[in-house]
Amino acid sequence: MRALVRTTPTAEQLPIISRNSYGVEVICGAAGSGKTSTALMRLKSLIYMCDARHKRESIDKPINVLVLTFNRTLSGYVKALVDSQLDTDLKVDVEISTFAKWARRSINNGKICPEAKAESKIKELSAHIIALSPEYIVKEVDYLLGRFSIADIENYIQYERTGRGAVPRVERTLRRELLDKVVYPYKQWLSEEGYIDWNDLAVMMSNETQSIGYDIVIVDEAQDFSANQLRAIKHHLSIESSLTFVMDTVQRIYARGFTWSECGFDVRPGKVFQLRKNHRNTRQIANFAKHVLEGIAVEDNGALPDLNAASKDGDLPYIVNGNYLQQVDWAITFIKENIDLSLESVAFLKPKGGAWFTTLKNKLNENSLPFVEITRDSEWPDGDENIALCTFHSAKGLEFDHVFILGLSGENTACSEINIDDGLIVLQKLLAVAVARARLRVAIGQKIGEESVLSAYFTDALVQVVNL
Ligand SMILES: Nc1ncnc2c1ncn2[C@@H]1O[C@H](COP(=O)(O)OP(=O)(O)OP(=O)(O)O)[C@@H](O)[C@H]1O
Repeated sequence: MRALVRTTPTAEQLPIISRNSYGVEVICGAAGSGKTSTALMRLKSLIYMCDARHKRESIDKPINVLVLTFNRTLSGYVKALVDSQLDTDLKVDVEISTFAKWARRSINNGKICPEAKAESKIKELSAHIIALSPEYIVKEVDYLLGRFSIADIENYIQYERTGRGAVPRVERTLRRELLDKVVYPYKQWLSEEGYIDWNDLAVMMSNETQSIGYDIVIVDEAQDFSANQLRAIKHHLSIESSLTFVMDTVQRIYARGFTWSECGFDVRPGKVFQLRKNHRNTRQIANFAKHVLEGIAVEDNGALPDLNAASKDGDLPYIVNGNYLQQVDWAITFIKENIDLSLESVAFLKPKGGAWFTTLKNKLNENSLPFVEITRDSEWPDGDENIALCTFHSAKGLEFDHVFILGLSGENTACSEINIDDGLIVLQKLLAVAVARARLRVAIGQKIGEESVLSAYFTDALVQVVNL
């Protein structure tokens, strides 16, 4: 499957790519605006800048580069572009990794608590708090432990809950209850069981390790990193270093939120670069993705997709109504009749993984259509396979020519009423992220009577409906 490649920089990308400076910079823009490509294409000039300084100051060590991506699939996806930036004559050490893998290399003494176990403990402790659902409390705890270290966790009481929705309201008294009845007992339980969790790992990466001293760091999909992870990255920079955050807060799908200053970064307006063109989607896809995001407040460092930013036209997104088997048959026939799999890629994306893919896999096998499964832990496939199966979460940052989202339903996009605001926003963002993966075509399948809450955004004028 095609990975991210070098392109000819546009007028808006060129000044960023050729800019040589130390300090923190942020590249933002809507999905498909070329943020990741731009950040990686500037690696070469940053490496030359560091090399010149090393020579000037007689520093005899390799230039230390770290590229952090959101998941392992994305590491493989960006690798070719990173490699193309390296000059074999220079001594450069490059590490492309996820935060977890990178941190585990330095901190390997703590036993990580399995996520399901931590979640069930938090839910058990949440039983006394009736104002919020246990699922919501799990996300809130992850949010606050990602944002604050245990030493300053009391700040949670008065800080604005940046990055969280307005409903349900989480007032001070409720926050006090969350800390006293859930967070502190949870931390106590972790230590009694001899565990650390992923948030502890980030904190330990700042407090318990010597700085590795990176000269250049690029953090892709930075909107989904936690404040504690960003502090850890800061700790490992060398004194003169270049750090680039690639982000779009509109695509934030985890319970995250922070201000630059609380993470210790001085990001001035002149250091934030906004890309406006859309290099990936057709106008029809960009317009639909924007519509799916209707009503969402755009925070700093975020941008909505924009049909005027795209330059090519294509089919209107398909809304395919029928039972699931009919949707799958329709998609397979569509692929056979319209798509040259030796040249074009296809992704089947779903809100949830595992058994949700079983029928589809059987049908693809029956039709001799080879596919690869891209999960959170898998590598980007570098073979000739051109059909990928993955969840919306795992598709972040990736792109495909054709995207099929079959079996979208109320069941796999459930959103409990009390949390409707927060839950719905995340669902809207997830669907928009999934839709915006498509270069040429998008099709969404649903069964009438079992539609997702998201079907409210499938406005007739923006889609073409196929009734099976
Ligand atoms: N200057 C350019 N000319 C042509 N294509 C480009 C250019 N810059 C980027 N692209 C292409 O645009 C697509 C999107 O690029 P990229 O993944 O870097 O965008 P992004 O903003 O990081 O997207 P997302 O937020 O969805 O992850 C890729 O196919 C990339 O090769």
